[in-house]
Order: sequence, then C-alpha cells, then structure tokens
Amino acid sequence: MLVAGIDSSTQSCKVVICDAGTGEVVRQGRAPHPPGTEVDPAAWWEALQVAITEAGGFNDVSAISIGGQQHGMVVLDDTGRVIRDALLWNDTRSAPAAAQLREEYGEAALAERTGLVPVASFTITKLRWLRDTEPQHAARVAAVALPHDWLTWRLAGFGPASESPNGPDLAALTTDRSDASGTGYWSARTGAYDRELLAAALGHDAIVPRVLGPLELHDSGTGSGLANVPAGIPIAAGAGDNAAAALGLGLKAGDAAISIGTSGTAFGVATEPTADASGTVAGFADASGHYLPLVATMNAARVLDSVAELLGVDHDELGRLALTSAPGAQGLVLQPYFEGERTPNLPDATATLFGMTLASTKREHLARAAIEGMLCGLASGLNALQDTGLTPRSITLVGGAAMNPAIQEIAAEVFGLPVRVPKPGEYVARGAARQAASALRGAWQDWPLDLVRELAPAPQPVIREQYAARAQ
Ligand SMILES: Nc1ncnc2c1ncn2[C@@H]1O[C@H](COP(=O)(O)OP(=O)(O)O)[C@@H](O)[C@H]1O
Ligand SMILES: O=C(CO)[C@@H](O)[C@H](O)COP(=O)(O)O
Repeated sequence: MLVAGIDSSTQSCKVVICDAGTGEVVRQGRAPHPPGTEVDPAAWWEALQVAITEAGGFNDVSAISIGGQQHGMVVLDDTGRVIRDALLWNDTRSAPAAAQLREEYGEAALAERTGLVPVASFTITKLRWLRDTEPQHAARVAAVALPHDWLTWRLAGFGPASESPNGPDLAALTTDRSDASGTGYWSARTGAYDRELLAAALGHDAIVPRVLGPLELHDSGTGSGLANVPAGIPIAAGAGDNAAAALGLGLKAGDAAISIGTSGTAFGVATEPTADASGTVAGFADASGHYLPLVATMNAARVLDSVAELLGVDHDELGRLALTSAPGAQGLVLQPYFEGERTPNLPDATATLFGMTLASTKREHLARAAIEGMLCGLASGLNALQDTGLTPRSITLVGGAAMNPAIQEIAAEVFGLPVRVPKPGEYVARGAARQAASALRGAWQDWPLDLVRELAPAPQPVIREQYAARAQ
C-alpha cells in the first residue's frame, strides 16, 4: 500500500510517495514556488499539481497528507476566493502591528493565552496589518486559513464555484493542532481558538478551520477533479512543516531537531505546553498530541546561497572552502540578518561582517564565517529550548542545507551535542506521508530512520564567544 506526503514549503513543493508499512520512498516530485514574501496561493496549487505529476500521480495512492510552511495568511471571501496574495512567515511588514498587539495585551498575558508573543511572522499580526492597511480587504474576509489548510481544502474539491466541484463551503476548511498553534489565536494549552484575539486583530470574527485530531481524516476525500488524483482518497489532517519533520524523523518526547531551510528552526517534542514571555521560544503544539517548543530564525540556507553566489562557488565548494579555514574564521564574524531577524526580534536589521583585516578577508574565512554565524543563531535557539526544560541527548539535522558536510561538522563544533544526520531526504513530506499511513490504519506507524552520519560533539568555544562579543 502506498501513501503520499506533501511539503508545500517556502521555496518549493515536494511530493513523496512511500510504502505505508516501511516508509520507503518509491517515487517523488518537486516544483519551485515563486520568490518573495507575498505569494498568490494559486502558485502553490499549480506547483502541487506539477509535483504530483512528476511523482507519477496518485492513482495507486491510498491516503494523502499535506505539510506546509507555517503562519502564512490566506484570506478568503464568502465565495471561496483568495482576497489578496498571502503574506508569508518571513514577511516583516506586520512588525508594527505585532508591537501594537504586544502593547494592547501584554507579552506575558499573550504567551499564557496562546503560547506565543506576537512577532511579524505570526498570522495574527498579519490580520492586524490587513485591518489597518487594507480595510477594504479586511472587511471582505469570511475565513482565514494557513497554506496547508487551504491546499487540503482545494485537494478535497473545495474552492470558488467555477474552479471546484464541491464549491466554496468554508465550513469544510480544516487544520491540525501544530499549524493552528502558530496563528496567535489558538492555544496549545486549551486546544481552542481565542476568538476575542482573532476579532481584535482582524476587526471582526471569521471562520477558522476546524482543528482535526492527529489521526483524524478530513470528512471529504480527494475531490478536486485533477486528472492524476482519483476521487475519494482519504486526506489526513496535515501539519505545519516543522511538526511534520518531527513525524518524519520519528522524534519522541525529549528529542530535538534543527532544520536549515529558508528558515532555521530548533525544536523539540515536549509533553507539556510552554509559555515563554520573552518570545524566544514559540509554544507550538506538535502533530502527535504533544507540544513542539520551537525557536525560528529567518536567515538560514539563503545566507549560504548568497555567500556562495558572492564567492562564485556552488554549495559543495562553499563547504570545502569553509573547512580549509579554522574555527573562528580568523576573527571574521558574520551576523547574518540579511532579511531582518525574528529571533531576536529585529525585523529591520541588516547583516554585518565584523573583524575584517587583511589576514581575515579571504574567501575561505568568509565561507566559514557565514556557516558559523548562521549556526550561532540556531545554537542560541537550542539553549533557549534547553532553558524550557528540554534535555535532548542529540540533535538531528534536517533541511536543504543540512546535507552539506561542512555544515554538519561545524554544527558539531557549536551545538555541544552529538549531531545525527539522516539519509538525504524530504523529511517534512515523509512526516506527512507517515501521518497519512497512520490515520488510514488508525495507529501510528513506526518507520525506521536511516542515519548516514553521527558526529560527536567537537566544541570550539571561540566560535560562539566571538559571535556573542559582536552580535546584537
Ligand atoms: N548542499 C547544500 N549546502 C547548503 N545549502 C543547500 C544545499 N543544498 C540545498 N541547499 C539550500 O537549501 C535550501 C532549500 O532547503 P529546503 O529545506 O528545501 O527549504 P524550504 O523548506 O524552506 O523551502 C535552498 O536555499 C538551497 O539553496
Ligand atoms: O515560520 C516558521 C516556523 O515558525 C518556518 O519554519 C516556516 O514554517 C517555513 O519553513 P521552511 O519553508 O523554511 O522550511
């Protein structure tokens, strides 16, 4: 029996088709998403179709689940149409709206109420921005969804009447607890929406997706009429991408992972919800019924993309160059806030290169400084997770940049824990597929995880010391 998992992530859509019993990937496909932090959801729907086709279609698939980038604001009118382009998690225009919400309700009170202290990434701040900046759009909002909610709804055949066999039934929108917990108007602690906060942000109440349980299936199976997606395939609840990665890696309570994709995230599975009034740790729920405290940075894989491009090398060569430098990169420190930053909350920050001397201003030192600076932000995130009581024995590395051997080795120098590297793969999509298999069979399926590398901690304190001395 085969199941399909989808990762509709920031940069691309990935589809894996797996054996439901073993998790072995038998086919896969992918398609790019448009660049930018404001995207027409139609582009995700088109990319999904291309990726499904590249994966050979779903004719032989028994269940499907969608994981997706978290927090993106998808606003729908009462005809099921998307009102404006979605604002993504890495769009910082709602930073003033976030500050307003923090001022109105208080940081500690919001952390207690929703698990989150609002920053520009979270959906609630985007709704407040919409209310104040595009009131004509805010007034038309009948429902608010997240990327994976909206794609699930479309795959089930819902949407504007002219495009969807099942029409614009907004009550058929669903989500799961992991993605709901990233909105800022749902509480992982109570498992309920906070409608007062939703209305205070948007200016009025709206339909929000029904939160399915971890192994619950959508009431409708597939029904979109796509040529290579037969009608009636069961669709599972789906998840936010980090929670889906936790499923794909088989993380258990107490385990932690670090993902290096467009975002950098450090997260772990906890048995109790967290409420960090400093806002460093987001108190998310996971997709299994536990919790997923998480620290996210906005500057991760693309820092390396940018420095590799500057040096005129590919990722492999960037890694090789970095390893010819030495820990501390001869004093060169890159604070990599190219896109502003979320943790720490510095939405308008830019990147800075410190410590340039005639000796340090060399290609290999810049390559290493980029990797070290990017990993130092994640190491601080890991420490913040540990401060919440999480005591992981190792870190599992995932995401596009985690496949780079230099990043793996430098991670062992900065994280202070053993680093486990799984076989290259799409672990968000695999986690979604595992959820689909488990929901279909009514019990969690254990899929083995193949590791290709395990690195012992190789502490190089100079890296974090000199970063801390320079960084904001
Ligand atoms: N070997 C590598 N070394 C460093 N970065 C890499 C490597 N391979 C891919 N990447 C980067 O990883 C990113 C894509 O990772 P991915 O986890 O798929 O991102 P997302 O889920 O945010 O869309 C891209 O920025 C890509 O350039
Ligand atoms: O905002 C967060 C987590 O809070 C990000 O992790 C997004 O969920 C995007 O993930 P990638 O597409 O970078 O994997």
